[in-house]
Amino acid sequence: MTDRRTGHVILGINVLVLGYLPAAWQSPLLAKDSFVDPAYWEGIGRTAERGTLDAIFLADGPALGDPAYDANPIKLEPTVNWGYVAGATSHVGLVSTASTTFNDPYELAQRLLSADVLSGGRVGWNIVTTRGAVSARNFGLADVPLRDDRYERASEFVDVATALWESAATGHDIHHHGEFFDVDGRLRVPPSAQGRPVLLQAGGSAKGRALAGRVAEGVFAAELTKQQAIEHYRLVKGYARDNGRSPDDVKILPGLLLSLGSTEEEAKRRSDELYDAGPASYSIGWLSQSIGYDASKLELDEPFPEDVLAAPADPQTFQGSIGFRESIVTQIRRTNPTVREYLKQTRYTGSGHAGFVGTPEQLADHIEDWFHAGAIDGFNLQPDVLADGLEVIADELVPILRRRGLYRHEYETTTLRGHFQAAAPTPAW
Ligand SMILES: Cc1cc2nc3c(=O)[nH]c(=O)nc-3n(C[C@H](O)[C@H](O)[C@H](O)COP(=O)(O)O)c2cc1C
Repeated sequence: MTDRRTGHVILGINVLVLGYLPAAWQSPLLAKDSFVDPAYWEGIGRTAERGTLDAIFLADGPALGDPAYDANPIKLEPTVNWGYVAGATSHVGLVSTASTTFNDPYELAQRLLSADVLSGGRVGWNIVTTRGAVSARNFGLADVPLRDDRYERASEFVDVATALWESAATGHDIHHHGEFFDVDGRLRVPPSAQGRPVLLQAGGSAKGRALAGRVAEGVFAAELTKQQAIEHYRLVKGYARDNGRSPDDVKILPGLLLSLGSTEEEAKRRSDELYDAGPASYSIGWLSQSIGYDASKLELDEPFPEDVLAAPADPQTFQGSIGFRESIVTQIRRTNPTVREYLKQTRYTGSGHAGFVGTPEQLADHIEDWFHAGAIDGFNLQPDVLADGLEVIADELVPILRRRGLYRHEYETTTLRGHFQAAAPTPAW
């Protein structure tokens, strides 16, 4: 896509509690228990609205995170978290991640639609199938089901939830009898101002992308290079078209890890200080979990062995995200660094998600470049530390994008579906 696109980029904030780096809690701007302080979450909502941002987003998994690679191992449940913030805000979208493997469609459909009603139509659901045995053990299983089985269940789960939301509008019972679920009845919750929650999806394997093309109105992706992102963009938009949808019905929003400063040097210094203040083993832990190999056993001054980069022996049982793994392996194969070089460079280039270290003006250039290249519809921005990182986005990045005609000056709609310019639910409710 070379012609200058019209319209705005979409900007979400993946609020990884205090920030995407494990040292975020050390910020002098934060109290140690900020993440359980309602005022902290109200502040995030209000700052996001000051920047007229489209949505604030919470990644999640139904288990205690592993601090070896999870910067925020303890966190609140997203739908409750955003339910509180809804009362302190009026426009910003509120996206919760919820698993189709470890939930029930009737319960989740009524919980999300209830939150959607009370928020005035601002709820989004980030659909995931959940990775890793640690979650499975909280639900009486030794491991997560095989990847394809998880996606078969996810596909039926979404259909049941959507049918239940539709029953809220039509007043007619549904009679679903499928492989995973049987439901005879209808929701007792009325439709929301946007009809039903907006559907997002995160999971970059083939079945994840196929699900996104069929049902998602937003895709949280992991794309490290512009070329990878352009290919992913075209693929998922094509899947939407194959499912009789308009390609514009699904918005592609890769994650972007951020360290911002008033100069590039200041931004790099900030990133280095935060990485150096965190556990030295964190980058290795994240890499190990993402590629499914204990990277601490690798020779630091050697390139990655081919058998480590090769596709997982059994993608069905691979514990991580295929989407993240493919993104990382493609990144490694591009420059073939030693392990030590990779770990150092990913402070600035990202790992799994792309990284950006620079000034707000340079970030606006990056966003503008990827938007006009047809690589994105927007980004799910992930500040290193929310407390000040989100303010720079709202008060410095957004004004630059506005001056370039790439972002709204004020909210034109009050619902998440409106911000995304997503189609009304079908049939018309
Ligand atoms: C960008 C991105 C974000 C993700 N966020 C989550 C998340 O918040 N919670 C979760 O359980 N899985 C998350 N995943 C992983 C998948 O959604 C899911 O767990 C699935 O089993 C593996 O995805 P895959 O299709 O990439 O293999 C994410 C994956 C990607 C690519």
